[in-house]
Amino acid sequence: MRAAMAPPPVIDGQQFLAPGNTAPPPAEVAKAIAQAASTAGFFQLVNHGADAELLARMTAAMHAFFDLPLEEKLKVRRAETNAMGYANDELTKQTRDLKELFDFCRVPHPELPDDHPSNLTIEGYNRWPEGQPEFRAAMTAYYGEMERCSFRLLEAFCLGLGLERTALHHLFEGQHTGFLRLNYYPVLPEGEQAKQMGVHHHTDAGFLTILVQDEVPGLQTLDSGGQWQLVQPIPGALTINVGDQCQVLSNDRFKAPLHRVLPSRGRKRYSAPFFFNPRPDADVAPLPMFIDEEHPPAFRPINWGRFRSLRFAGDYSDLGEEVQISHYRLGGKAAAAAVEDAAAQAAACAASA
Ligand SMILES: O=C(O)CCC(=O)C(=O)O
Ligand SMILES: [Fe+2]
Repeated sequence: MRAAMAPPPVIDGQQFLAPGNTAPPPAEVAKAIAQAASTAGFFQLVNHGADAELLARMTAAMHAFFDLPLEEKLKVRRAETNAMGYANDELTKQTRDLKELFDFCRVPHPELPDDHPSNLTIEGYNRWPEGQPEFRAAMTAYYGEMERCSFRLLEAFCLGLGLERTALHHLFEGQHTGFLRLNYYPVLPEGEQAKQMGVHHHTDAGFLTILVQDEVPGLQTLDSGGQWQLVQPIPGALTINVGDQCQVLSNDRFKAPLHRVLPSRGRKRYSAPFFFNPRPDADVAPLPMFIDEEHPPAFRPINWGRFRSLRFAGDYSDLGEEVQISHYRLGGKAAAAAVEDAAAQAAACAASA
């Protein structure tokens, strides 16, 4: 018999994300987060303390951006050589999504132009629509807030895993590759069959994701009983999920949940996930304290920069399989080497075409 599964838990954050609060995350909160991260992989944080004004400003600016004429949005369209900017043709698992998006990342040198070689990150460089200063200002301020909240959540995750609260900071500090994505799911035209998803099922590749979703339901996560559960929107809450790299570091103690977004019927839907990702040079591998006879290392080491570039190639190409952490799972069928070989072959074919 299948156990009855519950939707992801709601956790009272006790204001630990409030600006200026640098005290260790309360033990009770860290424990509740660890419990959620090791089961559903998703939780909703209420009473978190993150800056509500910045959140409201980001939301208004996001709506205004997607309301721009298509030709304006296409001027900042992302390209094969630059993952940042606008897209309305994303592929998740080689299936077209029914949505538009806008991505931007950390700028190493804000004093230099966005396309200056020093501002080229593994994600690419930022593109901003012309004549929309509020969009850029609101997004940049919100990004800073998400960056700060991510480091606080990292502390809570570490405490929940029984580590020192700053034990994993070195994988992110100074050069993390977190990026903010704005998602817009237009209403599915009347009478049109939903052959596709808003976003096809996937796990998030990085360490953790902080999602703001509006009041229109759509996000679902696969529970351990194999049922899709709605992640019910809660006004003001932050929806947080474990990413692949956290699963690898914790040697499967924390789980990156499969999730998807249903096509929007009747109402438009907006969401904004902040993907907190490691430094490009970070080698991510199961931590020694999570390895013992009963728990041998479940993954071979993953170089984040390499993993990310292979994954991005998959966003564009429908040749071959998108790289997943399962390819790095020890004892798994497909070894990372096989994926890397396939990528090299595809590149060689493209070069000789
Ligand atoms: O729109 C959502 O609620 C989630 C989107 C998502 O999973 C993603 O962009 O990775
Ligand atoms: Fe996602």
